[in-house]
Amino acid sequence: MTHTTLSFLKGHGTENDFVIIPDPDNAIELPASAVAALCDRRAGIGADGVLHVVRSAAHPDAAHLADRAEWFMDYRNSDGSVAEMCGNGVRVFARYLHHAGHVEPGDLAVATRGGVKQVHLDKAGDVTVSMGRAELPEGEVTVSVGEHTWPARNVNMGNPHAVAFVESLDQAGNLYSPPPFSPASAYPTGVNVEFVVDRGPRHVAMRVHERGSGETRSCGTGACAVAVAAIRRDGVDPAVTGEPVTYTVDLPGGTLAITEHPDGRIDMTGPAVIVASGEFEAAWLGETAFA
Ligand SMILES: N[C@@H](CCC[C@H](N)C(=O)O)C(=O)O
Repeated sequence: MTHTTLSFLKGHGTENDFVIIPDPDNAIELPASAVAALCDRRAGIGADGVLHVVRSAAHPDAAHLADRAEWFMDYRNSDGSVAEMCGNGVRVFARYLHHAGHVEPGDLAVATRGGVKQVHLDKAGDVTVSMGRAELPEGEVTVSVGEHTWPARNVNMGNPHAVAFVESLDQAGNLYSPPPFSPASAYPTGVNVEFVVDRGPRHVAMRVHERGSGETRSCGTGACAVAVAAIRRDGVDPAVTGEPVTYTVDLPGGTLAITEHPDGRIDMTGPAVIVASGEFEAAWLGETAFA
């Protein structure tokens, strides 16, 4: 009897953790059930999501980006759902590409379902991702926890966010289930919800309930959405002042620096770490593990 094994690595960015599946030729089928099994913290390896590492040319969702970015981050939430972008994931993905010898430190491009992201990778230090521009759809949005309902800012960072400024992060409660939002039409595919308090000038702290993953200890796109909402609230929009502005965003798993430039581009800087590598039986993922 032969045992086919698959390689994996484990990494995190400000404790938003990922199972990394290297698969340059896109030969591994990852149905939602397989992703959920990998991310299960008791019966699997355990993570907030999966970073499936595929050559852009080999994946139907990224082949059109292959001339701009060799590698595609096929990101999945821990429930197996597909998301457009994962900010912490891009930093960890870039760290993995260097760890595996695919890229040198410096500037590189990563293809995502939210477009090509430019990354600057220090050999051992932080990783900076050019996250693109935020969209701020018009319209009133609210989010609720228990008896509390707050107005929220609708911010799209490639994926959807609702940012609510609260008096205390404890008001978000246990976040075991997705906070209800209104109107339903604001987020037809669900939403990541951020709860934010002030820590000082241009310094905030947040908790997040992520669509498809539950409460996580960090969310990179969420931190960008929070910074954008805080910048508008504080009246320091770089498009108006002509000056870039940087906000420090504390999360349960660490700290990210978010800079918005006068042309609306947003940079996110933070750590990215590979912590382990190993192998598992392909059969464990089921008979559909190979495409
Ligand atoms: N943790 C990520 C966001 C992952 C995707 C999100 N759950 C969604 O469904 O949009 C980040 O660091 O940005």
